[in-house]
Amino acid sequence: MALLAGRTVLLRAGVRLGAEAATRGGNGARRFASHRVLVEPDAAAGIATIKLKNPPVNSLSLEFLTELIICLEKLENDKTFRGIILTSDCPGIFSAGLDLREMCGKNPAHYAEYWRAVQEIWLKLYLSNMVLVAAINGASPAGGCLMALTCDYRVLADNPRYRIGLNETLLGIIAPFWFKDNLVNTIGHRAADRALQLGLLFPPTEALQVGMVDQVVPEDQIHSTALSVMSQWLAIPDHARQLTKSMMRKATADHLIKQREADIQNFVSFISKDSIQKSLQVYLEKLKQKKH
Ligand SMILES: CCCCCCC/C=C/C(=O)SCCNC(=O)CCNC(=O)[C@H](O)C(C)(C)COP(=O)(O)OP(=O)(O)OC[C@H]1O[C@@H](n2cnc3c(N)ncnc32)[C@H](O)[C@@H]1OP(=O)(O)O
Repeated sequence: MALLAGRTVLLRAGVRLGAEAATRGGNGARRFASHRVLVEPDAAAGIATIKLKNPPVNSLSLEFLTELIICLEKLENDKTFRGIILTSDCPGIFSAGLDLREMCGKNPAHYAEYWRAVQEIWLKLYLSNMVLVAAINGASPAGGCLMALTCDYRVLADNPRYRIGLNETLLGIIAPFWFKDNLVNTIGHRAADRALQLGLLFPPTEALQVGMVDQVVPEDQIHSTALSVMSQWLAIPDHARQLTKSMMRKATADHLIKQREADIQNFVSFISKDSIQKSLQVYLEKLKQKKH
């Protein structure tokens, strides 16, 4: 995948991205943004804040994922940055997870391309050399929760509507083994077993209790808390922290890397089943009707 600053680029995945905007931030650092991924750099501190902006609910469409992957690649390759704060620009929603429209009524080639992008974002985030702090400022079901779980530290805003968890079973689908592995590594086997089977979405107090998040803070303190956590983590020498992170995560990532193609085939055949398509359509319809 290539990124040509200031131009429209055609990606291998066949997704056309709009021109990248580049301006100067308040501290003189270069601020860059794609359509849906806003990056606020603080070069002096070595921190970039990524704000997800795919309204209304930051659902992870193929285009959005592709923009995010490119953004992470850029930051990973830029020695200026040692840490990322991942947060949302959509009020009340961190991310609604995978975009259900990408998994409904499409063809197998599309499902395969989509799933490869989902795998890619997970691997990029999970194996990032940088310190990743999730500032979870909204609801965070399924794929939204997964993104947060890849981070080194999670701060959740204290609002009972901001529930977080892997709720796949409620949709009649199954969290893949690498979602499960990431959850087990975070909250332990017994809690993950229960949370996954029941599709639990935890409100802040319970999310903290079970270990899904590390800290719950008043909403107006979420960014300052993320910054202060980041400065603690950045105080550790990079090489020691990075090698330790890799030691802790490599086996889990390798589990997927070794069977990426099989995992894609498994997803495509599962999602293409009539019964699964029906469940997803019914779920989407319910979401739409909720308002009326
Ligand atoms: C072997 C492999 C098996 C397959 C594994 C697949 C793993 C899947 C992982 C996933 O991430 S699946 C997605 C799961 N996500 C959810 O269940 C969340 C669903 N959404 C919500 O609960 C709510 O929308 C919300 C996030 C709590 C926000 O609520 P709010 O009241 O603020 O907004 P809504 O009115 O509900 O939604 C606005 C608008 O957005 C549409 N929408 C919501 N979520 C999604 C989504 N995930 N994908 C696509 N579209 C979504 C919703 O339908 C509304 O649309 P309109 O009615 O405005 O057209």
